[in-house]
Amino acid sequence: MALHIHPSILAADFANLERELQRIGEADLVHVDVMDNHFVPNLTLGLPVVERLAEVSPLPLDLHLMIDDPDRWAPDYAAAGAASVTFHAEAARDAVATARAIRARGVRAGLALKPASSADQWLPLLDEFDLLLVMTVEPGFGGQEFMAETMPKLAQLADAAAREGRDLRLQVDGGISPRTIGIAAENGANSFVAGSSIFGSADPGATIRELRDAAQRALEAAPQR
Ligand SMILES: O=C(CO)[C@H](O)[C@H](O)COP(=O)(O)O
Ligand SMILES: [Co+2]
Repeated sequence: MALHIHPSILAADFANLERELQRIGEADLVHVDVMDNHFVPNLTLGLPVVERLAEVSPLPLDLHLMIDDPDRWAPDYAAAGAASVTFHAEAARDAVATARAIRARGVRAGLALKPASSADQWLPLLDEFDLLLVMTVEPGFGGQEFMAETMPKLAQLADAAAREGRDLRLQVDGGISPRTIGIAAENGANSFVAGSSIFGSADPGATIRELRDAAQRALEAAPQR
């Protein structure tokens, strides 16, 4: 599976989102964090903004829903023009039905796990999802320290996907920088969200290249799964 770099616009200038999107043309998808001040103690943006971003973005949208009641809302976000919609296992009443509703709209379905959430119950259900997101910080805020203690869970998911021959996107989100991306790639990640390291850079394109190269080098040095 190719490596994908997803800049998170949580770290962008919210007054100039269309202009900010022009700075990350070398990325693969743009990561959009939707927060409701209930599931996480922070509030960002909602459906109307996502719909406009989908219209103006040169890159496909990767939505990360940090909201209560994703069963109700995820299908509407899928219909808003996103390429993938990821919701949290901890918030969903019926994660499989919600993933199926997202896929029914021709959109990739992702399941996110907070740092303390186990992957065990999802291992027999990997076929129901296109993407698994292992949070590498507590969701809610950008600019936090990468939590290396989440790596065994990532490796567990990567091993299960390899055993099943699944082409699963395994995403990490939080504290990803040229310093930390290698350990995530070694443990099986192939999709990397980075907010502050990309938008905080004077040259976001160069940082995207640096992230991609560091992930590729770590992957090549790691034993094959
Ligand atoms: O989902 C998120 C926070 O809940 C963000 O996507 C994430 O924090 C990215 O920001 P940074 O790279 O600065 O950690
Ligand atoms: Co995110």
